[in-house]
Amino acid sequence: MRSLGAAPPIQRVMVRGLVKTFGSTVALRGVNATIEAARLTRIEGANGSGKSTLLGIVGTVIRPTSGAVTYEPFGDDREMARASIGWLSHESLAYPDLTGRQNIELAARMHGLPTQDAWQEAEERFELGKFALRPLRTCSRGQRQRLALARALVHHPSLILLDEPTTGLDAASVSRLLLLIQAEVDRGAAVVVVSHEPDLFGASDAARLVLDRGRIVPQA
Ligand SMILES: Nc1ncnc2c1ncn2[C@@H]1O[C@H](COP(=O)(O)OP(=O)(O)OP(=O)(O)O)[C@@H](O)[C@H]1O
Repeated sequence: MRSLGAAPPIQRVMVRGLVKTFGSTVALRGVNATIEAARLTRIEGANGSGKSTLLGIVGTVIRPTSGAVTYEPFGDDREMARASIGWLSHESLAYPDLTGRQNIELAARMHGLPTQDAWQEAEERFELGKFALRPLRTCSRGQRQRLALARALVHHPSLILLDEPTTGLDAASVSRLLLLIQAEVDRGAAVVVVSHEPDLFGASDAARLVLDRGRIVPQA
């Protein structure tokens, strides 16, 4: 089985009193939550309830207005945490003129990993076909999503944050994604998924964070 990355794995993420405002819009109004390793956590809620903002703050790409996120064992060291985070969002930071393979190799290089090995593993694991050898801008949405996932996991992150990961995927690719998420949870990763599809994970024992207008709704 693949191991977690070289850094010590993130064991737990503690979110305390998070507030985020964008001008006069209050996106998060004092969110407390705990995200555990070896577990799937789902973030649910209506459009505009703050899901992506919460994911972005946990992913260290958005700074909170107030409140704190701590990453055991790194504490509040966002740089250390960042190296252990795999991130998939609407605005995946990929280079459209590079091929999928080049994007994956670039991500591997940024994490100090051998590019050839990283590519081979990604090609096999995500069944990347010839489309991965074309410029990204010529790939379909689903193909780009598969490449973005492969890139997000290239460094075996211990905290995996997926914002609407099924976007553009066909049924076979969704099934593969669900198996992959389970495999990542089994190897000890904390996997957090924002999804609008309530039945996506069936009767799984995932933790649920339900947001309503920037607040967590207590679960029974
Ligand atoms: N960069 C930004 N600038 C201004 N307002 C923002 C910004 N990002 C988010 N918001 C606002 O913050 C609120 C929460 O947005 P967020 O994207 O977190 O919600 P969401 O639950 O992910 O929504 P959706 O389901 O539509 O993706 C919304 O009112 C949104 O308009």
